[in-house]
Amino acid sequence: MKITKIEAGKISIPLKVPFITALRRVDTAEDLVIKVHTDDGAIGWGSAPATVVITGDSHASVAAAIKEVMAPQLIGLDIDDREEILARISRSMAHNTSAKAALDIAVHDLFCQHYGLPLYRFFGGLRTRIASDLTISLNDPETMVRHALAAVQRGYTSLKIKVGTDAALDIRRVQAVRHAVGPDVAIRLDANQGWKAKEAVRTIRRLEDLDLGIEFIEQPVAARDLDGLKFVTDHVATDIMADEAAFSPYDVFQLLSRHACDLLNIKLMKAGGLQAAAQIAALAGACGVTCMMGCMLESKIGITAAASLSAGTPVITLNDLDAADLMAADPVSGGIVYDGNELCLPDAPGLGIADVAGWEAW
Ligand SMILES: C[C@H](N)C(=O)N[C@@H](CCC(=O)O)C(=O)O
Ligand SMILES: [Mg+2]
Repeated sequence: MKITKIEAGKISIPLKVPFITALRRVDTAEDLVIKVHTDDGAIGWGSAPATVVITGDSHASVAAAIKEVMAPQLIGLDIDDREEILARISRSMAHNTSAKAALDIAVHDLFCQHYGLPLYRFFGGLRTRIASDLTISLNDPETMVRHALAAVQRGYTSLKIKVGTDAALDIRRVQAVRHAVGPDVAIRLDANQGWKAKEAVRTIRRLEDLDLGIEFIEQPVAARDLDGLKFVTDHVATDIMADEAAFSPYDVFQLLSRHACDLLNIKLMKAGGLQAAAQIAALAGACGVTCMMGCMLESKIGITAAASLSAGTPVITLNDLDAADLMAADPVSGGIVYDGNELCLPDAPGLGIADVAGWEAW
């Protein structure tokens, strides 16, 4: 089962409502979808969204990295030599984690198709369904309340509230949502690097004084500010999760050895794929640190890959895998199925993806 051709194409998917964080606003999701062909006619699917403000990767840079640098090193390799293929992807160039992730996902898809194994079983097959939160984008408090109530109505029991623009307004946003949804819905916050360290401590302590029942807070300060992240972690009672500060296994080693965070958000697009993400989970597990499987604003291809790893990995007990459920259409046939607040893992081999509507070579 040798790799013969690698193609890239782009898909656009409308969102139910604009996705707004402290870092960016997106009105239509776009995903670079890659197909890795083999000499026996199989296709491995992979994908990567452009998140220039987080990974530095655009669709053009992902496509160029794959076509010009990575693909030439993979053509002709046998999919059974998985470790060699993944090592070549990882060593091919510095950074470019989204391009690496797209290829790594497709290689895992092909390997599991070859052995008739659903991807979540490859990773341990612990669970067949996993629960996710749903993200409430940054808006005025009234709009966020409306979106939060709609999410609860759809069966979500955990909401990830985006904050990080203006600390005083952020507190009003969280107060309004908590007041509207009541005490039984879990609320976690994501500041997407929006606060300064001391401002974060003041804001989080205020949220604690108001007894708003916040489960944890993601990435309060700038990604590069590890001392600031540790300062916040050390000075509040609420658990702090590293997101943009935690890309590679090495980043995670730095964070954990300094005790700079309480929790980790693992994403395929930051780690560079499933293999590195699994290494991060193993590192966290060894240190007794709980992980969340997160995602970028990406289609069901990446979400199915991430959910498969999460479903098989005991240390990943939290999930923020809502991206494809934030979209108003689903061009991907197969893969996970959203059922209320849960994702059901496919039992077909690999990712279980049959086709992607609207895919055009790019
Ligand atoms: C989509 C997911 N719930 C999420 O919020 N992911 C990111 C931001 C992703 C993006 O900007 O595409 C996060 O910061 O956790
Ligand atoms: Mg985040």
